[in-house]
This record gives sequence, C-alpha cells and structure tokens, in this order.
Amino acid sequence: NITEKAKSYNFDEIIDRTGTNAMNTDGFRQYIFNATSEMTFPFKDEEMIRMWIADMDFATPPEILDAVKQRLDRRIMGYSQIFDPAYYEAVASWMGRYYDWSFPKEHLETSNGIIPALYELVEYICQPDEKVLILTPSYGFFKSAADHNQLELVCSDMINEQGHYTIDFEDFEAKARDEKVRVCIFCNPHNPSGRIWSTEELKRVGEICLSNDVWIISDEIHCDLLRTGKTHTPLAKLFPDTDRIVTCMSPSKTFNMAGLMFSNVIIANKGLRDIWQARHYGFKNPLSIAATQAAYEHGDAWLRQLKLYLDDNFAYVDEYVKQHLPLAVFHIPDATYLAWIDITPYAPKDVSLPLFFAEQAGVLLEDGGMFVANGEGCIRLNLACPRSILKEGLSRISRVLVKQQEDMLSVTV
Ligand SMILES: Cc1ncc(COP(=O)(O)O)c(C/N=C2\CONC2=O)c1O
Repeated sequence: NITEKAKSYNFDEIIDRTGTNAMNTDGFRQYIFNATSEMTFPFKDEEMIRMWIADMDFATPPEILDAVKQRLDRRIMGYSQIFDPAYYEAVASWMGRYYDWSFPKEHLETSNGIIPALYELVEYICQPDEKVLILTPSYGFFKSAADHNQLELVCSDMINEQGHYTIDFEDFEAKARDEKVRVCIFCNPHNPSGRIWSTEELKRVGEICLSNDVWIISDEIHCDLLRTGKTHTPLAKLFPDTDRIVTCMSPSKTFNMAGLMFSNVIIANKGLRDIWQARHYGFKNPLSIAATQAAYEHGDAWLRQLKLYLDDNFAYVDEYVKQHLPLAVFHIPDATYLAWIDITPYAPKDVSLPLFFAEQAGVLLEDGGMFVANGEGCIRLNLACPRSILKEGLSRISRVLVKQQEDMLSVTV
C-alpha cells in the first residue's frame, strides 16, 4: 500500500559498524579463534566479509529507533521494570496476529536475553545430578547452559539425508527415557539447519518429553524470520494442558536489536515462575523496554520487506552454489537468515574451516565444529547483509574452495 511503499527500507545500504563495540567487527578473534586482538590475518579487519555471528548488517528499523529516541527525550534513565500494560498488550497482539496463540499475562516474564534465560531456567528446573537433552547440531549456547550449571549434556544427533535434517525419534525417545534427563532445550525453528518443525514432529517431541517427565524449553527466537509462505507454530500452542513448556521468544533476532538484551520468557508453571521471580534480577533497561514494545507495535512493514530481501539473498545463494560449487549440499531453509552448507567435497581436511576461510578468503564464518556435534563438513553463513556483501563473500568462498579442490586433484594425479 502507499504507506508501506513510502516507507521502503534500504537493505542495500552498507553501514559502518567499526568503533561501535560490535562483536561482529571486533569480537571474532576471541569468539571464533579463542585468540587475542594480536592475532593477525592477511586481510585487514575492515576487509573481512563478516558472515559469522547472528546479528544483521541492516539498520534497526526506524520505528524502533524512534521509540528509543522518544524515551531518551524523557531525559531520566532511572531504575525500570515493566509497569505499563501496553507492553503485554503489544506482545499479545503480535502472538495473536502471527501465531494465533495467546497466554495469560501473568505467564510473561522478561530476561536480558535468551542465553541468560537458558542458564537460569536449566538451573531452576534441574537437580545437580540431572541432565540436559538437546538435538545436534545445536546452537553452542545450549551446551553452555548445561556446562554453566555443571550438568551432563545428552545429545541426540539429527538424521541428515542430503542436507534434509529430521529428528531421530528412536534415539531421542531412548535418551528422554533416562530418568536423569530433566529438561530438553528445543530449538524451534532450528539453528543452524533452519528447519521449521512440522506439527507432527512438534507433537512427537512434546509427547516424548512430557510422558517422560522432561521439561521443554522451546527456544523460538528465530520464529519471525520465515521464508515467504512458511508458518511457525509455537510448541506450547499444541499442548495447552501442560505447564511444563517454557517458551523463549524475542524481537532481538527479528529486528536486529540483540544488543538491547531483552527477551520474553513465557513460564506457565507457577512453581517455576515463583523461583524465577525470586531469583531473576528484575530491573530492566528502559530503552530496551521501549524498543521491544515498538518492535511488536510497529515492526510489521519492515519485517515484511526484510523477509522479501532475505528470500532474494537465499535465492542468490541457491543459484550460486548450484553453479559454482555443484558438489556442495545446500537447501534454502524454512527459517532464519542462516545458510547451512555442506562443503565436504571441497573442504580442506583436518584444518579449522573458520581459520582457513579467514586466512585464505578474508571471510568470517562459523563451521559445524561450533555447533556441538554432528555438523562435520558444514559451514554456516549469515545472509542478513546487503546483497553486494553477500556476492563478494560467496565469490571469495568459492574461489578458495575451487582452488583447494584443484590443488587436491593435482596432488592425487
Ligand atoms: C537458538 C538461539 N537462541 C538464543 C540466541 C541468543 O539469544 P539472546 O541471548 O541474544 O537473546 C540465539 C542467537 N544466535 C546466535 C548469535 O550469534 N550466532 C548465533 O547463532 C539463537 O540462535
């Protein structure tokens, strides 16, 4: 419509993030390579194509930035919590419009991010001798949530059939039957595969866990970032009669505001909610409250255009990989802005792929080794960037992989 067209957003804009304390530009040495700032590469930092950490190189929507500015204009940044009912109303409206899902206001808690929420929830749910179940490959912080609480991690490897990931339900159920397994951290949609779980798969996960007295933390942070035409079903929506599912959602991934450290944690179980309220540090950043509420109240138009831009980025990657890396395995994922590509036929053996691409191609990316297990030979590319950057990144990646393959063939001839 006219309003939306007048508000067309510029996803092609290249925005300088240097000097902003961004992990994306300044944190990669420690996070990817466990190295100090002295670690050097043939490429300058500003020459690196950054496709690693999952935040976007797009400007946070102006509607959100305006809300933060309006809060700043009130000029006092004192201790804050959520008192205004408009916050819950904004969240509830979003969940109703996008997921036809609702939950009582008293179930809604907030956290300074989903990672800290995972650490806390695992601690509050599990006894010291109990275990945490996850599907692998997995977002690394699911493992950290167990490690942080000195709890045993149990991994159920997903089945990978030519890049199509499914849950090995026989294995998953066998592990859920372990009486010491107390919680499953479930990723819905899944990082890094980008799978949206079908209703049938969601029901099986829920039934297996709930029938074996296993709580579920359903991490749904990627749920707004769907390919056009795809839909998301909150796990808890399928199990209205249980209070053993905790849902974690946030606009931080959707609207590129992870730095504002604010997420929603929907805790149906009164006992767990009481522990959370007693133990969780309750004060909130007033700018984060304003931004998050604005995201849910005014983010629709930007999100619609972002999804179309990401659709096009994924289409470009799909075509490029087919043409330049025909032996790689890649499928456009149902959700997320992350491309998970099996490059086994091209990849150098027995080397760190992130180090290989950083040194040889000047590309920062993450590989299967950073996703706990079951990700061998895969790399993950963040596609939430201007297309010009994406094109340069893919060109550099394919150039070094094709050369790598030629070198391997010349040695074997
Ligand atoms: C499944 C999942 N849960 C939680 C988080 C982080 O939540 P926060 O604490 O920011 O609210 C991420 C971010 N994923 C990232 C961040 O960088 N690389 C990734 O794959 C994620 O993918």
